[in-house]
Amino acid sequence: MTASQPAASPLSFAAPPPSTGLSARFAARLGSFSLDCAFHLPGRGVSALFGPSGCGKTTVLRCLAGLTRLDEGELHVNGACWQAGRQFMPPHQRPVGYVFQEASLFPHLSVRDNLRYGLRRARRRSAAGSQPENGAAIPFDDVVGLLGIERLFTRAVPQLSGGERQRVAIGRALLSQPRLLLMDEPLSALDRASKDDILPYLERLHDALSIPVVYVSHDLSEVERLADTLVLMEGGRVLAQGPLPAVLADPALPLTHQPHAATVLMGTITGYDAAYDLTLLAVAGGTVHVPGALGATGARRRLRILASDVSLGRQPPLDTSILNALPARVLSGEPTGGHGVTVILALGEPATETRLLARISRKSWDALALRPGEAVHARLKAIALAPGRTDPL
Ligand SMILES: Nc1ncnc2c1ncn2[C@@H]1O[C@H](COP(=O)(O)OP(=O)(O)OP(=O)(O)O)[C@@H](O)[C@H]1O
Repeated sequence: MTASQPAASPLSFAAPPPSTGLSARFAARLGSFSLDCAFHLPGRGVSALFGPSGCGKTTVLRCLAGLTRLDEGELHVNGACWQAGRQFMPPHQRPVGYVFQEASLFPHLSVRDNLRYGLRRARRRSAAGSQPENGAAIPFDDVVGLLGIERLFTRAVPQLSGGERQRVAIGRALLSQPRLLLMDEPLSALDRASKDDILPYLERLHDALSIPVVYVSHDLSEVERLADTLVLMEGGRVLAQGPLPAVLADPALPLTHQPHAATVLMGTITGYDAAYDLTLLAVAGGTVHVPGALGATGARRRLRILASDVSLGRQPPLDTSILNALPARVLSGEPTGGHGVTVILALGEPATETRLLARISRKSWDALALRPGEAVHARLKAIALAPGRTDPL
């Protein structure tokens, strides 16, 4: 599946919006900035809005929350109309949880009372009739357990680390029983260590939540770890949108040409080699070995493979220390400028093929005389296989 280009304006959906997922169109001139974007996101899972600073990500998020009202806007969430023409659901009626860059907790309240505030917000919305009482309940204990915040209950907000604060802010947002969770660079104010602490919690949340999450970031490694769907923005426009692996490996898009271009591969655990502490994962085109015990047979895992960690050969590798090699087909070779070529490869059967990126030198491309359609063997350095989160079933 390739990333799809957005349909052009005018600002009305050509067909009725689907009853699941989120369909949005927003357009406006804001000072010298012009926004004109449209996208459709699935009804669950994490969708990342990704793009350079100033491309309009936060503006779009504010439009989704109703905090910014553009005259030319249309928004449908799981079949409910939040904005169309003159119709506009005000922000306090929208069942939206919003997590900002800096956790906006009440400093005079304990962690427990900050969380209770989230519950009260849900009750208020329910009493006002803007949300059914039993709608998409996310139980208190589940939220607390998923985010590991029970031991923080009695702490005052100033006694929390940045990562703990952000976990509580996410918990509070979830307890307001949102139908849509918006996260605006929730990790950007944290140092590397705090980011690494909080990412596993976000991964667990992702698997447990049955609501759409829109996640704004300009850190691609974060997006590669968490997102299922990618909306790539530039200059107020949507450049592409689609499943993350397809957008990452689309040679028409800038991500493929970055120095740290990477592929996300989904794998299913098929076994564990205890003698060498290696997990075996079935991926498109074969089986790979990944260090460590990564879970039970049948569990899904996400692997991130840097293009620069993939080398190519015409023959199956012999006499090499590289454990992982997969048969692949060359789709194209894209000059990256300088000495490099990014090779777009297909793994697996044509009907279910997955793409893999390899970054090789121009000299190697010529020496191997690679052409589209030809068979090669892609060698993956085991160290480059970075297990991420479990995938939703
Ligand atoms: N109300 C407004 N009036 C004028 N300009 C605005 C308004 N709101 C946003 N902008 C401009 O729109 C552009 C996009 O801003 P936005 O914050 O949405 O970008 P962003 O992609 O989230 O950036 P960053 O990653 O740096 O947070 C910026 O140039 C900003 O100055």
